[in-house]
Amino acid sequence: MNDPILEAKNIEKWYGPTPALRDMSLVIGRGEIVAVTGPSGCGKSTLLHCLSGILRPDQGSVQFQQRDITNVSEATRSRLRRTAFGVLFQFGQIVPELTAVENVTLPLQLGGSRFRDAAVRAQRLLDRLGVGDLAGKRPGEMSGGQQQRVALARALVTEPEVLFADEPTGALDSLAGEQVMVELVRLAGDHGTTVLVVTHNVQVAAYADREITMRDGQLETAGQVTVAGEAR
Ligand SMILES: Nc1ncnc2c1ncn2[C@@H]1O[C@H](COP(=O)(O)OP(=O)(O)OP(=O)(O)O)[C@@H](O)[C@H]1O
Repeated sequence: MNDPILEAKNIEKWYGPTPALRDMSLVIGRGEIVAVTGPSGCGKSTLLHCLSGILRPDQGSVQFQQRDITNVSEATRSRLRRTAFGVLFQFGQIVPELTAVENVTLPLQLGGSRFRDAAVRAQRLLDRLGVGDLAGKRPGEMSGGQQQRVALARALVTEPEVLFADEPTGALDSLAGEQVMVELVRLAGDHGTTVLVVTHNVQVAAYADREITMRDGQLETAGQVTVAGEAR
């Protein structure tokens, strides 16, 4: 495996009396594309939220680039999420009142970029994703697949180290979903971005270098580790 970029060590997460993660350990190599699969309720989203610093595990630790991110301040975690991590969800994350280009510039502007500079980068990425001509349109004027490409552009515009994707094609038909995955894998490969994708969909999991299956808050299998890039 390439050098580890993310590591969960014996993490546990409970929601009241319900265990969502139980003594879960996992290492993800830099540049790997890892799919997390398993039945509904097995803890996939909770794992993604703990690894991305959205949730703090009740026990155990998460390391990003060999640095503990579990016991750091909320401000540090939130800066990390803004600069080093990108997130892509099933739907609903792009702002309906804003145009595509405005949506994509948001993370850059939060990081202090001027709109004009951010818009140049956003437009370039929208062009690469085949939706450059929709830059001035609002989400309501786009198909689901086009909206998800805009969301993907927004997740990647800061060139994050890790992209966390939770059912990124779950709201799309299979053709549109496949197109989004092709673009996601292509852009991640170009930038060496590590990807963790939670999915129920075997076709989506097939894009990964490695598939991890969970059951009852624990790892069921951890598939063969491949050197990033070889399996794509
Ligand atoms: N906010 C919450 N409050 C209470 N229980 C929760 C909460 N979020 C998740 N759970 C419970 O924790 C367990 C793991 O949930 P999680 O959403 O991580 O699973 P999942 O594998 O992602 O499920 P799905 O595939 O259905 O999205 C489940 O039993 C779920 O009901």
